[in-house]
Amino acid sequence: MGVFIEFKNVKKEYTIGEVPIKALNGVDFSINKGEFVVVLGESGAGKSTILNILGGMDTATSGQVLVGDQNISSFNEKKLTEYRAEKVGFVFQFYNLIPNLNALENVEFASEVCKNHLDAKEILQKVGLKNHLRNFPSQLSGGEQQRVAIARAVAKNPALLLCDEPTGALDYVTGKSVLKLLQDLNRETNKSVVLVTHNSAIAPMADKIIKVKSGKIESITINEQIQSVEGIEW
Ligand SMILES: Nc1ncnc2c1ncn2[C@@H]1O[C@H](COP(=O)(O)OP(=O)(O)OP(=O)(O)O)[C@@H](O)[C@H]1O
Repeated sequence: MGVFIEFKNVKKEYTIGEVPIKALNGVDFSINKGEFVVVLGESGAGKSTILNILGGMDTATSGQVLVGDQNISSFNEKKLTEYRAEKVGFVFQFYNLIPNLNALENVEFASEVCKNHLDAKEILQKVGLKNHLRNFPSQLSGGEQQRVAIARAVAKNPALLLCDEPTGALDYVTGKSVLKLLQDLNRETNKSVVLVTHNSAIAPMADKIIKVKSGKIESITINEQIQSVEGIEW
């Protein structure tokens, strides 16, 4: 597996009033193509900052972010917008579906602008929602809404799937089924998945575990005994 993503000495500083906050203070890691990576850390450790920079939603103060053959840290706003639209699928804790579009329309709306997009109906079927295509978000359970959000991200056929606490708002069983879906999609499509969480029990499903603490990498572990989601409990 070749290296697909590299963070090289990435720093992110926010200044509020007089006090600079070092959200990331020299972060280095790499992610291979097709790897399932869990980024772990306590609240405020810098996990979302990493994900947002990787997804082109935020920019680093210094350092390099390489994705494929591109140095996204050198991108201007226009190139970052293209990168976000074409290369990255996002899954958030609170789904972020458009309330007045049904499930199918939510997926189509996000994906049809992308060059290599997949068929929205097929993907919704794959995530177990073939009987809910015309339901609006308010007519779906939390788990179903998250499945629509995952379908929306996957239908773009992005190089990279980024998930920020995707099970944070779900009950235990539903959360596990969403994780299983992400693991299955990762294995079937060989797309890199980066999942941010504070829940260390999720780590055994990952190929690689990146622990973040106070804006720095605490450890990077290659998981020799990857577990299927069914075998994980918390
Ligand atoms: N827009 C911002 N302005 C100022 N400080 C920020 C901003 N975004 C994040 N921070 C700070 O940067 C640090 C890292 O935040 P980040 O959101 O990456 O943490 P996290 O590990 O994702 O936490 P959580 O699990 O609570 O979401 C925190 O100290 C946070 O307060």
